[in-house]
Amino acid sequence: MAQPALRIDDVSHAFGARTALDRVSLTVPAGSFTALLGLNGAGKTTLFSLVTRLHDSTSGTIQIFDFDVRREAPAALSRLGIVFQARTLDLDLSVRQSLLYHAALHGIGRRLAHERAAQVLKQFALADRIDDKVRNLSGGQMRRLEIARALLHDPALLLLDEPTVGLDVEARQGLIREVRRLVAEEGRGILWATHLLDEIEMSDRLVVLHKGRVLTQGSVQDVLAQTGTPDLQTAFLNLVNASGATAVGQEPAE
Ligand SMILES: Nc1ncnc2c1ncn2[C@@H]1O[C@H](COP(=O)(O)OP(=O)(O)OP(=O)(O)O)[C@@H](O)[C@H]1O
Repeated sequence: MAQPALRIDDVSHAFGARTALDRVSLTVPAGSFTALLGLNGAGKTTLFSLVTRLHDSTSGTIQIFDFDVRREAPAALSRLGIVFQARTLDLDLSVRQSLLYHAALHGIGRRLAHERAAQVLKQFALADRIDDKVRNLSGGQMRRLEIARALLHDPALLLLDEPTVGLDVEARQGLIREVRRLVAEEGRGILWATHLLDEIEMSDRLVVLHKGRVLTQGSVQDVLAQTGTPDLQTAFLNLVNASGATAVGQEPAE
């Protein structure tokens, strides 16, 4: 099998007595759109924090294109772009300043930074806003700017944590279309965390995370076949119900 963009093996994480992730293993094949489907509290954000090393993983391994995020952090993280659920833009900077500052953090030289900034702004239909303050952008434009910023260093793997939250229908559809284009036209691997079933297509790869555990993963077709269900909603509900009441993501009972 080709080298996966992201490979997580047997990773667990707890906040004090609260288990957030329980022996999670998953892969994001290079060049795939992989949906990480889970309800609130499933552990999606915790998983992203471990991949980016905001939290240190205490067990298991995480590899980006075969580079271990703990032992080979620079090589691993240089191949990773991320858009967090909460906005991380400085509202007082201009669009241009936001991108150039971020490019500098990645060690991209000034000339290349200007070139890349122009490219990604064009790609995300923000070229005419380059001199505007971030605070004057709409919610959808801010999200697009965050994705553009995450692509400045040309990562082959992009993680997005519930990126459409708070966007109207049109902005949401436009964003999904743009991200799918990153897969189809640029061959990037995407891990798209969501709790919205209608953001997932039949051709996607799917990982179902529930209360800190991976319940299943594979192509959407595989998951439907495996659960013997005609649609994703029924498949998801069956998987969640069958997972029983073994309560990870909750305080242990006395
Ligand atoms: N810093 C923290 N301290 C304590 N518990 C935490 C912390 N961060 C997350 N948790 C707990 O870990 C579990 C997983 O939370 P996480 O935010 O990763 O889920 P999520 O799938 O991203 O949910 P959401 O869609 O609501 O953002 C939850 O039980 C949550 O309460």
